[in-house]
Amino acid sequence: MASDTSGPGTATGPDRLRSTGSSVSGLVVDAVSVRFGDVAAVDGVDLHVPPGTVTALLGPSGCGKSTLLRAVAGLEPLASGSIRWNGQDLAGIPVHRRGTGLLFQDGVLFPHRTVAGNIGYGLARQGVRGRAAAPRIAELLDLVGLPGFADRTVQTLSGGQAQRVALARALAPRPAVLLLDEPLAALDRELRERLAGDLRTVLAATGTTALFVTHDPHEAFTVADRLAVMDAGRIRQSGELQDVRRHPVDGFVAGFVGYPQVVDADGFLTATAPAWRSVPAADRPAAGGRLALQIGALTEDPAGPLAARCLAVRPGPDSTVLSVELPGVGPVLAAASAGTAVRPGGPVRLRLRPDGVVALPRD
Ligand SMILES: Nc1ncnc2c1ncn2[C@@H]1O[C@H](COP(=O)(O)OP(=O)(O)OP(=O)(O)O)[C@@H](O)[C@H]1O
Repeated sequence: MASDTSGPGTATGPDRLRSTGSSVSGLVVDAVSVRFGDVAAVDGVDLHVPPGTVTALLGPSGCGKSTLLRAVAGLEPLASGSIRWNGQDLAGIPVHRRGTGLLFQDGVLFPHRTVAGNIGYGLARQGVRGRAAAPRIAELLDLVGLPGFADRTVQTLSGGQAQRVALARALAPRPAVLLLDEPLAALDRELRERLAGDLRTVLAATGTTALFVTHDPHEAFTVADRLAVMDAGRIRQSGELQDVRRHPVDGFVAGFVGYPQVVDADGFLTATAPAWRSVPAADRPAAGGRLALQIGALTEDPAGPLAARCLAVRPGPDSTVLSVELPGVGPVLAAASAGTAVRPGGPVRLRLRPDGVVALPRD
């Protein structure tokens, strides 16, 4: 059963959607399944994207993210369930009348049109053409950071510029919901990070309701307000980004929100007891379950109270990841500064960052 960790009163949990019926505003995916033969690519998914918010659909390759997005767009038939926008069931409404905008990994611009011709495409379908479309096209070019590009041919654009034009084209008709399927995946890392920030700014400035498919947690945290973590056709957990981050329901979700290591609570709390002394008892995780740790939960500190042995050193440009043997726990990953003097086989002293540890609910 998927879990929604939104706070009380937000009325966004899948269960509450059922009980409040069809009056919920925004996009509501209700018990949706999509099958390819015997395979349920999407398996009983409940999801709510409130108006004006961006939800990142995050999960590993093949978990069904794109299929769910395509179902919302009307490109895949539902085996069961329903999809509603502001209470209206979208069943039977064809793709071009759903009010959804689409942006894919490769925006595929029309090669024979100029930049303005591409952005104006959706406007022309709404009857806005020529001079009437020019102010909106100029506004969108400003928004995506390409003022003055209206008359450029698309062959002269870089990959990042082409994706900005594709975004402007998708936003031009003011879609009710913008569906983005890994829109930054084809770009190199630096450009991807910059465009993710710009995408966030553009979506917020336009108050766009969006569902954003990605397998990259950093991108999800940069772009979205809400998160739905998907695995094998199901939503494991959905809710406000920071709620999911602080309260992952299991190790799988924890791994996607920055806590890649799961350890036994009793062993870890005993082994790290000296480091918890300054933490009020009420803020310590309870014994008897499992804990998920960030890589920075244990940090190299020559005066740290925890003695460990370094197993391996993985240098990086900003920091170094150490694999350490923590007595009573086993191998865990810890953070050290770039250029640390710690070597494999040598001793290392660690300090604990309690905010890098979260307790997982018991099964
Ligand atoms: N047209 C199709 N016919 C048959 N199987 C399909 C079809 N489209 C998708 N699938 C299968 O459905 C499952 C979900 O695929 P989907 O593309 O939705 O995953 P995804 O999470 O978007 O993956 P990725 O991140 O790699 O794009 C996979 O097992 C895939 O092989």
